[in-house]
Amino acid sequence: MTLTGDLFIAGERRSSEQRFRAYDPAKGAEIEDVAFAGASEQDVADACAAAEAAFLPYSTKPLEERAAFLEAIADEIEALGDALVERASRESGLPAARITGERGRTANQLRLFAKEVHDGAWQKLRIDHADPARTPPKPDLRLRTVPVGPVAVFGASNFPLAFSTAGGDTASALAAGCPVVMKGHSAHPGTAELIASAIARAVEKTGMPSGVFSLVNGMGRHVGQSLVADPRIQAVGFTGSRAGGEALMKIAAARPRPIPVYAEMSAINPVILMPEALKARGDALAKAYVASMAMGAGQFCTNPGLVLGIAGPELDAFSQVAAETLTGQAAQVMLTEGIYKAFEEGKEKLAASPYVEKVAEGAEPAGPTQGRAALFTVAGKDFLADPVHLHEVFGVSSVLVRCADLEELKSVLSQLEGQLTATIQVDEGDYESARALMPVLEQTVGRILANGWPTGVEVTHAMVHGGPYPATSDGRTTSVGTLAIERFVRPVAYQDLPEALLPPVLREGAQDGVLARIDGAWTL
Ligand SMILES: NC(=O)C1=CN([C@@H]2O[C@H](COP(=O)(O)OP(=O)(O)OC[C@H]3O[C@@H](n4cnc5c(N)ncnc54)[C@H](O)[C@@H]3O)[C@@H](O)[C@H]2O)C=CC1
Ligand SMILES: O=C(O)CCC(=O)C(=O)O
Repeated sequence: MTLTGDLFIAGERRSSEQRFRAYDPAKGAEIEDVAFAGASEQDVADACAAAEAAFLPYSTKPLEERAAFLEAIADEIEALGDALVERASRESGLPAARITGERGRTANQLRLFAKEVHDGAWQKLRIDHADPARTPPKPDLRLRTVPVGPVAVFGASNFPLAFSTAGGDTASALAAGCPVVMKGHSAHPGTAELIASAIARAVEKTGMPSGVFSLVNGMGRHVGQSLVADPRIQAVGFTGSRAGGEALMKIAAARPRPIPVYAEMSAINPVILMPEALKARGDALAKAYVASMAMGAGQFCTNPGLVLGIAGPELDAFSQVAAETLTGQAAQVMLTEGIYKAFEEGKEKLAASPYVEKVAEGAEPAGPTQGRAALFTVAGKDFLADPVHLHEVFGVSSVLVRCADLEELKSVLSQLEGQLTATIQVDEGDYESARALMPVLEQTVGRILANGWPTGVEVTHAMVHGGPYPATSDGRTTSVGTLAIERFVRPVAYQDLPEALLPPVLREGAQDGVLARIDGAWTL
């Protein structure tokens, strides 16, 4: 498919005076083949108006049609074939194999949400029958969730497919019955155009209203700002920097009618090396740690940016093996020049801390935009002395914290900011002391893992990809997994409504096959 560089406003391709080019980070040069349209305020307003017009027609379609639409998007993405993989790889510097895996994850995610739509439990059906004989009489109450309205989604730079145009936020919003206006990430506009064309074909084939999806691109901040400020937008999904997420939260809160922003922002994802596990398999843990840290050039929000252990010969040996493994790591192409520069600055700030020592560095860069891996260390007692130790350094960089004892380790953990994940490397002999860490981990993170590595989020029903601030703006929810649909619905109670005015799913006896709570009892 030939790229045109156009925006997609409600299924129509639209050009614009403002143009920008995609960038090939591996070559350190712009991609010359096509110039991409930047959206004007009018384009953003038109996309939002179309989303509003599509809201009722889309959200009232039968659930099986909504599910078929999500499945059609997955099919159309797969039908894009190698052109999608080539373009996304070129625009992100990520290897084709990684992009191919991400494409599979994206399609499976859409299909999982299609099943979730069918399943219907997200409607949270509840019926409390009336009791006119009670004093005072008890009314008839029925509850279900309804979609919130048009959703603005910001594509992530680090996952051009799974967290972008048809990624988790889009899939969960569409599954909830909400039209989506997508702000594509300027790092991969060609990839966004290919995916938007696949969505447009799915819209046409399944007879959805055209305003159910629009794509607006743009280099500056004005596109995102106008989008979040638009009164027709009712919620925001975002994955990116803390500064970006916080800026959008401020805009959303300052609106005459504020709206929720679900921003996934920054994390350093602590890994705890319990003493028995460290003794038994320190070398293997050190190698696996560096592999997790280096995955995707360290550009995962789940990257293990912090590892904590008890100081002693076992931790020294771990540090040495990690240092040796990291020293051999080739520098990897990063996503954008901006992200590469932020990585260099982040490492410089860490190295400048008087408490921090650089343990090892990866191989020197051999081309443009290549990030050089780095491992640092700091004593537990000094960790909290400088806030720079707490900041996410997005790239292959991590800090090893040498704690005097488990008490100090627990104290460091309890003072961390909110995190997406915490990982515990644990053997049976550690269980008792590990149990004492659980309450602090539960208070701090969205996902606790044992004997694994945090990078690579499984898309399932029981996943939480979230966590207390600033990992996300709202720790009560998740951006990955089927629970993500709950961000885009809200409950409505119907009191004493005549049957003819009730939504069909709340009429008497109409809940067959859908999880419901009737007079307090769960039924299926
Ligand atoms: N923890 C995580 O999941 C991730 C963190 N990052 C961090 O973000 C840094 C920059 O990477 P980007 O992906 O470009 O993130 P970013 O936050 O700068 O941009 C993400 C999106 O938000 C928009 N945006 C940002 N600030 C805005 C503002 N003030 N007003 C309106 N729109 C705004 C951008 O136009 C873009 O579409 C990285 O160096 C890294 O530190 C990036 C990706 C994922
Ligand atoms: O670890 C993953 O699979 C993806 C998480 C991530 O990097 C993100 O949410 O931006």
